[in-house]
Amino acid sequence: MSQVRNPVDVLLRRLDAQVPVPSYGHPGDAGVDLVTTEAAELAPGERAVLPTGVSIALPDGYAAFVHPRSGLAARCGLALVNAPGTVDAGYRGEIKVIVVNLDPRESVRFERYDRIAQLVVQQVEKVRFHEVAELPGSARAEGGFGSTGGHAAVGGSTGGNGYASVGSDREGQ
Ligand SMILES: O=c1ccn([C@H]2C[C@H](O)[C@@H](COP(=O)(O)OP(=O)(O)OP(=O)(O)O)O2)c(=O)[nH]1
Ligand SMILES: [Mg+2]
Repeated sequence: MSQVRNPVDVLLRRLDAQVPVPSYGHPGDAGVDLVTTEAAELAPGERAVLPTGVSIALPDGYAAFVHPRSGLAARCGLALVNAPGTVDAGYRGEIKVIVVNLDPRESVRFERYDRIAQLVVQQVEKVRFHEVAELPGSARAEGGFGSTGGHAAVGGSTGGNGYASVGSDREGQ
């Protein structure tokens, strides 16, 4: 049985009257799209900090995360340099989106009010750190960076052929 939770109220200020109040495209969506209020053209490899025309006041205990839009990533190679960007509950400034064009050949152009990213609001825990001399043991222990199997062989340091290979990370797919 599905349960519908009440939405969390978030105050929003529009810094540009033409910017739409963000809303979910579909009932189950996690993110609301953000637009740019500035037209921009990014050459391959170029980045820009784009204004969205909105600022928000999140309740304490929440944060908003600026995520890429998959369609722009797949079609244009557009990425966010700091993905996901973190908007703190106490931040009252304009939300900005730090985009980079990862396409090696094509420029990407945005018109004013194009949707360039999406904002996901989430509850976040506050923690207290307790310093200790030794941490409790675990099954993973200190294994990381591919310790569970094959890992990418990258040209150069590993004497590879210049291509990254996912190797046995493909196993089981
Ligand atoms: O994609 C982003 C990421 C951050 N911010 C805003 C909201 C966030 O609360 C503030 C600071 O972000 P962050 O802590 O990631 O940046 P910083 O370089 O550590 O800056 P600061 O020293 O102000 O914390 O910048 C954005 O508008 N967009
Ligand atoms: Mg910070």
